[in-house]
Amino acid sequence: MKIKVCGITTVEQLQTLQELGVDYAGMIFYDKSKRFAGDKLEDERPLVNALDIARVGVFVNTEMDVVQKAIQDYSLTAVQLHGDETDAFCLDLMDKVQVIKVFRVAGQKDIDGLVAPFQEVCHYFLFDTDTAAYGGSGQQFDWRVLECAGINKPFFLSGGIGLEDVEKLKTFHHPYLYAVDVNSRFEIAPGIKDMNKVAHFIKQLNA
Ligand SMILES: O=C(O)c1ccccc1NCC(=O)[C@H](O)[C@H](O)COP(=O)(O)O
Repeated sequence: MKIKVCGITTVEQLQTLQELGVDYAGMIFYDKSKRFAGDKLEDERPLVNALDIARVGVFVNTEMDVVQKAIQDYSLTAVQLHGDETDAFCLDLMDKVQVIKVFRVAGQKDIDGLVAPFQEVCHYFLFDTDTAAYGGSGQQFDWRVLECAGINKPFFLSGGIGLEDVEKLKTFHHPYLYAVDVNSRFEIAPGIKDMNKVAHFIKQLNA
């Protein structure tokens, strides 16, 4: 299973994730997030772009030109669309970058209905817990709703996943589970991860 660590705001932490073998690093370009990376990494772009780790830009209802500029500026591997972006918006990006469309799960069972319009216009799905802040809540949803759905695209599992969830992750089997996405439960402070905890998570997950 691939691993994404989201909400990174320093070059040093990006470097450490790369050294730890993390597959994806998420940088949040949503200025209402306490993990907003735009102002912190702007001057560090040459260093960020020299790294090998796949970089995911996280956006919430951002204008297309702003998303496209960030793709260029930060050599993004993928964009993670966390808001109410349309299928047409996703489609416009598909030939430029990998598109991860987020679905915010709020106890509803109709996952099939949620994902249907995006089936052909993204590379991956990501399932996160629905909250007013859009993401980074530290809250988990009931993963069983995914087992009942007819998902047939690789997806990231997200929302409140912590070190204590390793065993649960190992027993959650879904043919399209592609990656696990972690964030606030690994933080020392907003936007700053406890890298020992991340390392421990990776080790436990691979044990
Ligand atoms: O983390 C944020 O502050 C955030 C704000 C707005 C949209 C998305 C955000 N994070 C995106 C992520 O991919 C998080 O990893 C995901 O929401 C899970 O976070 P957590 O529940 O803290 O593990």
